[in-house]
Amino acid sequence: MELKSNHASPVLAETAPINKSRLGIPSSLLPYSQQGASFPSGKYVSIPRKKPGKLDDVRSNGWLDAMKSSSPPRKKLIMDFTVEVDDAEIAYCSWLIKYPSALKSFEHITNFAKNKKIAIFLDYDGTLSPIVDDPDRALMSNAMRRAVRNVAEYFPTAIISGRSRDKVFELIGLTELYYAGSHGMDIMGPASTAVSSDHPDSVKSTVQQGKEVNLFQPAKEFLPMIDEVFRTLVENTREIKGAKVENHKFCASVHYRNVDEKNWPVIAQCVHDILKDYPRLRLTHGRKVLEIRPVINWNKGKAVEFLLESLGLSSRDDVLPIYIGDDKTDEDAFKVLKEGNQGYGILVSSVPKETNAFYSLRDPSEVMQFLKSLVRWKTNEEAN
Ligand SMILES: O=P(O)(O)OC[C@H]1O[C@H](O[C@H]2O[C@H](CO)[C@@H](O)[C@H](O)[C@H]2O)[C@H](O)[C@@H](O)[C@@H]1O
Repeated sequence: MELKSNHASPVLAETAPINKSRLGIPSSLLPYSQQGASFPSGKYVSIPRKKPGKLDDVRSNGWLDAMKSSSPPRKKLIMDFTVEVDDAEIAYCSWLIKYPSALKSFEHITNFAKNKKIAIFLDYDGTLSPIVDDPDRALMSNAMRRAVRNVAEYFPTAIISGRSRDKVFELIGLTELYYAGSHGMDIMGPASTAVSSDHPDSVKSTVQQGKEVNLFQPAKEFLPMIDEVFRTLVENTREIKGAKVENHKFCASVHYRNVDEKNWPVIAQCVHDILKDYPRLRLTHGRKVLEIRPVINWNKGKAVEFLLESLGLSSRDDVLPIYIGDDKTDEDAFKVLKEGNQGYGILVSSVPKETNAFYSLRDPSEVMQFLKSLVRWKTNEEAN
């Protein structure tokens, strides 16, 4: 992967140029941290309150089907039907044959890791914290925080999240990690590296703790556009009960987990209409969330490659990257590891899913066990 300053920007060349007149507002006036809030309309700009377009659009293009299948049903719901639980368990067990438990395969993993340098990549929601109804309450337990801190003592460890980098740092609060927010479009990596300093999308920075870091933001030019889209979405979904819009700086999320299913087409149509107005943005699906992001050739997989290179760990036979995540957006990272025959992707899921991961873990508590086992193994290794 080319990452030096003479390399092309990840912004795809074939996309239309930004219509600057649409952006209008100086971005300094528009803080991006209005997460989940309704924006007081008309303060800086008056947002046209659009009626959603034809709901047929989202029905015919498969959006609604994707929305329905975007997160497994809660255990609580299926527990009422004993037969379904059994069926689900049987299906899960046969899926485990294809994607074995990383805990049960731990010896195999560590045998392969002998004499290798392990690098750990962790997603946040659904991996380090359980999925909950309110994204603002997706808190990580102290036990999990300890497990992550311990793992980072022995292995370089990075968080790669769809949330904004600031938000995910606020939730985790460990300064010893590297952080990539906005699905890898906002990376805070090590400063002392070959790739980082001379890349056009990179800047050296000193963070609060006095540490020198390198910030890599390949979608910088989209900042005002995402801000504008966020405000419009807040406005246009204001009357849909349960809808929540988050601004993740380089991408925006529209949550429908708490929206009555009969209103999902309305949510989908709002997002669909926005994308019609912004051809340089695209949609990805997360767990009961529609995510709007720039059409650039950058994702969590690219972020893993970038961080490995930044850490001086790429193209080396003695490096074993391990990426743990639960979401569709983590598949880009699993794919990079799989295609490069380079490390292990571990999918966190309690239901069968098609994936590019190699192993699986059932839920965040198993993630924690896995991280603890890695530390135990490493300390034993060092002692022998
Ligand atoms: O890449 P991640 O760190 O996994 O972030 C992905 C999205 O996570 C959050 O939403 C998800 O978790 C919420 C809290 O458990 C849940 O309520 C929501 O339904 C899930 O989609 C976050 O709020 C999103 O913005 C992230 O993109």
